Amino acid sequence: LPPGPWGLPVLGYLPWIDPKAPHLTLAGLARRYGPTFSLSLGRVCAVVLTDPRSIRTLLAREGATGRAPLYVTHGIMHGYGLICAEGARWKDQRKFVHNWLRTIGGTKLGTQRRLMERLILQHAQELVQHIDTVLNGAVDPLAALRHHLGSLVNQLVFGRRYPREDPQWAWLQQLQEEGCKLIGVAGPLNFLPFLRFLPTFRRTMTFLLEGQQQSHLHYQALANQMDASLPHSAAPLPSLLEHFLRQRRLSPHHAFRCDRQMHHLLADIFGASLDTTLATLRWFLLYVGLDQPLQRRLRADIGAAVGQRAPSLDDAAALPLLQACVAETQRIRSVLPLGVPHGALEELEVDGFRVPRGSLVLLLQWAVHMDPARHAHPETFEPRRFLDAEGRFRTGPDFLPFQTGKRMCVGDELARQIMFLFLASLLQNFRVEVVGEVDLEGVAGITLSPRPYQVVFRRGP
Ligand code: HEM
Repeated sequence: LPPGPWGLPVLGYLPWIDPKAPHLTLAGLARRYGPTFSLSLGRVCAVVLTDPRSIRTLLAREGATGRAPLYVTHGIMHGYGLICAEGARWKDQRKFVHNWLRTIGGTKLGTQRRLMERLILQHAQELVQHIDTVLNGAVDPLAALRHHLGSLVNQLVFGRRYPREDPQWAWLQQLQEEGCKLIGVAGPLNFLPFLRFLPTFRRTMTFLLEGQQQSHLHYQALANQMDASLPHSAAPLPSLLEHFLRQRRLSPHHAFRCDRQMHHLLADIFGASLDTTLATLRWFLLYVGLDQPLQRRLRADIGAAVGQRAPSLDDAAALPLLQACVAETQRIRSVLPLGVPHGALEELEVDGFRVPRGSLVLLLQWAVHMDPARHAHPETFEPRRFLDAEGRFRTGPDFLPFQTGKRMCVGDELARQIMFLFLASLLQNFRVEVVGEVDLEGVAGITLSPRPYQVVFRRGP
């Protein structure tokens, strides 16, 4: 096994992991034990990788495509959906989602890229209109971002959207937000399932399971409604729900097209799209809002390349600094600082060490992105590190926000499209100033998100 710290019987190293910042505890261990180390988390053997070369080598292996044996996620998902699926189900669902994304223009070569661009822009423009109603006053941008990004994601996943004050939408947002806080990769319940008998953990599990049950009932009602109207209508950009129902009509006995699979898949894609992009946009506004000279330059670039018309995905090449700021945001505050852990389906080998079958494999993005040997002055927000000598945007092998290999994020291109068009639209219209105290450490849950902060949006230069 790779070297690593000793732990207590039953608990392993869990008592020493900072629940508020597990990425910092693990990055500290990498400094002590080397770039590949192991530790026990409860009874689970965890192998932690912090060298991007080792990460790439291991994640290219079929035997590393399993998911980690985590009690909370496995206990809730039971291997359904895509994110926690393994084996034949995972392969089928991954292909299914990839095909859907290609059909709707959410991939690099998607046929409907223009339609997707128009859909994203429509939601970005509504966000701009919303912000116009709170100009010149201090506001937390969270609620507006969550509503408008959430509307886009609702449209993509369910083919419907909700008015801002809709009680059902408020309930779905609350479930999502609370759930994200409660499901952390390094949470003790993941490794010590007996903790569910203690009141605090029992409340967590009850909240998660009841939330899941109620949201699945809601999805089923949406599916029934849509199924009834399928023969009469076909959306130009079919939602994931519509795509699923149509495919199911073509092969009704397919093993992975049952209702339960559909509920989990819808929840996975909704959550994977919204939490990550939302946290990234919030970090971006915080860092760029703190650096006015950088923001002036960004806004001047957008003014020159886009002028008054709506931004387009084709503008990306003319806006390398904006792309670099998005990448720098993803580097300096990895929204998934522990990555999404994998599970070893068979015994594997990495850097000359053994990775036993069934172990949890942690790809510690935080350590890769904050390593001073790979990114000079890692705590400084310096987007120009992603520009080459000619000023073109480029990323290198030490940048892995979407992980890599066979299970790499399937929505990476869609995420880039959304973030680019939302941010270009915002900065084209507004100057953003951060006001009051800020905390740049963030809060770790399923994602690392900023603590609440306030900005003032202003029109004009
Ligand atoms: C800034 C935004 C995003 C970030 C940083 C991000 C990051 C990641 C990471 C690190 C993984 C784990 C890959 C692995 O296990 O090796 C992942 C998986 C995944 N992402 Fe994303 N993601 C983002 C946006 C999206 C979007 C917009 C979608 C919508 C389709 C999406 C869908 C998924 C899915 C379904 C998986 C599981 C893939 C699998 O298990 O095969 N993500 N993402």
